[in-house]
Amino acid sequence: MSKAVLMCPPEHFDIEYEINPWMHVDDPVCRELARSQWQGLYQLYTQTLGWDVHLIDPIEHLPDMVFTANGGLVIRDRVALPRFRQPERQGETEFFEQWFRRRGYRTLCLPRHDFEGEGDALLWNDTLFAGYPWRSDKPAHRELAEFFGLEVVSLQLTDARFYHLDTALTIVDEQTVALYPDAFTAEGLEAVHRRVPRVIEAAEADAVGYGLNAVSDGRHIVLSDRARGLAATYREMGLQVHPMPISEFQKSGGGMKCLTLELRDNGA
Ligand SMILES: NC(=[NH2+])NCCC[C@H](N)C(=O)O
Repeated sequence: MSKAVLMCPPEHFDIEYEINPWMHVDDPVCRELARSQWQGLYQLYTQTLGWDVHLIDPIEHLPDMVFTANGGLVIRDRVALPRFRQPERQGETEFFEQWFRRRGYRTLCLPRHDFEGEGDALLWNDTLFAGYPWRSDKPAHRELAEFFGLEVVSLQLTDARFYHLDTALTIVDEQTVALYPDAFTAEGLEAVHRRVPRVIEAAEADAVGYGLNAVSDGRHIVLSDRARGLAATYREMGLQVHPMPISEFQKSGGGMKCLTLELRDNGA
């Protein structure tokens, strides 16, 4: 299934501040390696998978703009813009807004509560799983439910290492979700199990290797090359697995899903 996604070249990507437990200003990224890892992903999407990749211009002094999954949540012709919790990222919103408007999106909303885009809101069929409280506020979920007219299931994240929902949960296909159970409350797990026929539970090593920060089109799944257990499970399911190196972005608390925003219907 072809996908349309938005990416941002890592020209200004760096660790300039610390806003999650993975980031350490004294553990800098190798710019060259980051560029080649990003390029590898871009090439895989465009050449191997035939996905339609749109690009937004990177902006100086916004090093985390490369993580486009936080740039909004796009469902059909509607866009919920991000209200970033940390001042360091708040400057990104206007550039994402500009990009969406230029692409012809007309129905945009900026939630009144903190909300960090698809990083904290993953669509599974007609259900939106939404994470809180590290970077998005639970009351934002009600705003999303109204704006998109969808059922929103709030999932509380309990482990600071998995501070965005997309670090702990993958939408694999229409029947399947993968997650790291220890990052959720019992109530949250129950809410997922009640709805999703097949729930894959990832081991800690795979979760810490950023294996759940993966992008799937239902036939192909792109994930961190450190997530061997999940890769084996997906192969057994008959999926085409594409393990990719992502070390430099993980130093910032991000993986391939964070670098990839779903546009779904390819423009308004
Ligand atoms: N969708 C994601 N999980 N994005 C990762 C964002 C990483 C970025 N350094 C931050 O802390 O904001």
